[in-house]
Amino acid sequence: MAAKGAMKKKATSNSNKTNSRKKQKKEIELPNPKIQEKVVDDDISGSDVDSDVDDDMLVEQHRDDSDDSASDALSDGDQPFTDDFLQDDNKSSDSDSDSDHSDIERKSKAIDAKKEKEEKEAEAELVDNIKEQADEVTLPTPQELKEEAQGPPDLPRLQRRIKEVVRVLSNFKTLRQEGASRKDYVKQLTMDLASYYGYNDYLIEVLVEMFPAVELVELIEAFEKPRPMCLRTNTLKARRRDLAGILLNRGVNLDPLSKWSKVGLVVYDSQVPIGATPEYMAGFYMLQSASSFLPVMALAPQEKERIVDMAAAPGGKTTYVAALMKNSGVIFANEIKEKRLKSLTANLSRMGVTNTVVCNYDGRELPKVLGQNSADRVLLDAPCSGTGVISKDESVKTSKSLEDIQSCCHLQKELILAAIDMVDANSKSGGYIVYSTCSIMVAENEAVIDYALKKRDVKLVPCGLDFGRPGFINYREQRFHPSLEKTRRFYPHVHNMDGFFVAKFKKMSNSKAAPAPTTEQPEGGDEVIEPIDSVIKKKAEDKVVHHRIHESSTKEKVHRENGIAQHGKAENTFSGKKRKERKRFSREEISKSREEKRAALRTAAKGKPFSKEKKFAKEARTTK
Ligand SMILES: C[S@@+](CC[C@H](N)C(=O)[O-])C[C@H]1O[C@@H](n2cnc3c(N)ncnc32)[C@H](O)[C@@H]1O
Repeated sequence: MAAKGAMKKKATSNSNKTNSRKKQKKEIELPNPKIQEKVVDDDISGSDVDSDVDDDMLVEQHRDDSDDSASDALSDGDQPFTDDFLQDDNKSSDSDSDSDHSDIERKSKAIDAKKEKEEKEAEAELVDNIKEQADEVTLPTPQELKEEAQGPPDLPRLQRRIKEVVRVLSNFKTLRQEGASRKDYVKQLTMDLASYYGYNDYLIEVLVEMFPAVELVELIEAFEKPRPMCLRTNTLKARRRDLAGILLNRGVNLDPLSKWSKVGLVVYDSQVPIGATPEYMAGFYMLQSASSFLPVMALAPQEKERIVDMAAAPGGKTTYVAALMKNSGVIFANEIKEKRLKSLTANLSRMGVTNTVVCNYDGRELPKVLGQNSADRVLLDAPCSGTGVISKDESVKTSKSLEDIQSCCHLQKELILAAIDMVDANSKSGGYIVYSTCSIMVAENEAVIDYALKKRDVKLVPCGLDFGRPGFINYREQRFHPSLEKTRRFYPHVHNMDGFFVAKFKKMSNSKAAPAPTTEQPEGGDEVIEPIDSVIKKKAEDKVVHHRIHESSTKEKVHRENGIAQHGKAENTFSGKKRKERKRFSREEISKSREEKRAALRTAAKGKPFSKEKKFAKEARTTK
């Protein structure tokens, strides 16, 4: 109650901050009404010590804020009409004393004529606006582009063109310039985004391939702004409402983070350095981005378990795991970089963590050091390209290349296998692995998870996070396991947090082999299953189609999400033709064919062992 009182008092006394706070709150609660997603309590609420009182406070303050803005809007909208009405009234009452009937009629006609004139003008303006909107957006000629390239970037012009090209791409049929293809517009957009926002060609091309134009600009814009500063209450030492009360009294303007966390607080502004308060020093909280709560919530550690945090420094997630375990059981917090061990141990000691052993190994070696099948749960918060945290580190825009991503995903694949090998499938309480990155690249996320599904006896389970977008199942020419839908992606423009990826596996057996593929029909369809030979043939044909698309588009990448009309047509026609020719097989025939194929593959594999180098080269190729 004391905290609640303090919070309210602060809200009234701090009126000068109310406006900026309202603005920020809007961003946090309503990132984008079109794509705002449902958030619910996390599945580990039982482990948190806080009560719902804090959330009530948030609701109360929100209600206040929305009431304000609603009444503001009302008065803004009503006032001019009232004034006009009174003015007319006054004028007519002035002249009323000596007016006769015809005078009134004349005035009335004049008013009618004025009204009619105004309506005509408004209509003409509307037509002009529509015409202007519908005007085709012409792309610059090669000569104009050459001239542009000679001077410094004309930022207002680039900004205008980005806006216009996005508008065309969103309504291509109506707005495109005659003779210009979607590819031409995408090419222009890619160039302009790279110059305006300062991305290298590689990264901007990947982003252009991943998102439709409108959303891409929203994402890139979101990367330009910092995310809200968050802190996590250390429940080993404090309760959130007590901490909130103390910090409010110090002049920290804050609120509960969101409904899905009972330990998070969002800080709007502060009169004191938030990383140097006595409460921070005493380990009452950790400064942590909202997204970094998520892998630990997905891991859902239980008391008395044996848990490995494979890449732990500076310990944001380890200390959260320890708090959820109430300092029971044991955590092995590993970090390869010796220098980073300092921050890890400092945080563990500041936060009062006593159940953790700090290790300094390459994570790939850990199964040998800690033992195979020895842990209840493993968290792999993997080293990555950081493409989800551009707002924190702008250098990512220019420093990441295809080679960097390839070397990241190569390491990630080795680490995920080590993570799985450490978990005991027979653990009574666990048997889970959580993989996370602060990257939005498919090669570092879905491709790594798909690889693990093929190499070990694991299956994906829901992350227990009821928000976030499902991971990709199809991405360009790549086809991932349908269960990838259980993984979660988080984006700054959608969730107002850093770009992040989370996946949770359950280990099904301690065997190191992947499970034999089942002959069962894939979920969700009555479609006839093709015999494996024809599937392989069809995949090969698809590849040919994609290859042709790339050839015909010179070096340019194809923007698939926007569904390029010409290319889409070509693909459909192609597969449509094939479908007519395809023979339908019975289930028995299909199973038999699959079994024969598998037997043939097994025989071939026995005869030809893969060298390690060849295997890695193959992996690198498949993740491109
Ligand atoms: C994303 S950060 C971890 C952040 C940490 N989990 C937290 O929440 O504070 C990834 C860490 O992995 C470490 N790392 C890189 N390669 C590694 C490897 N082969 N084995 C173990 N750790 C590694 C990096 O030094 C870095 O500290």
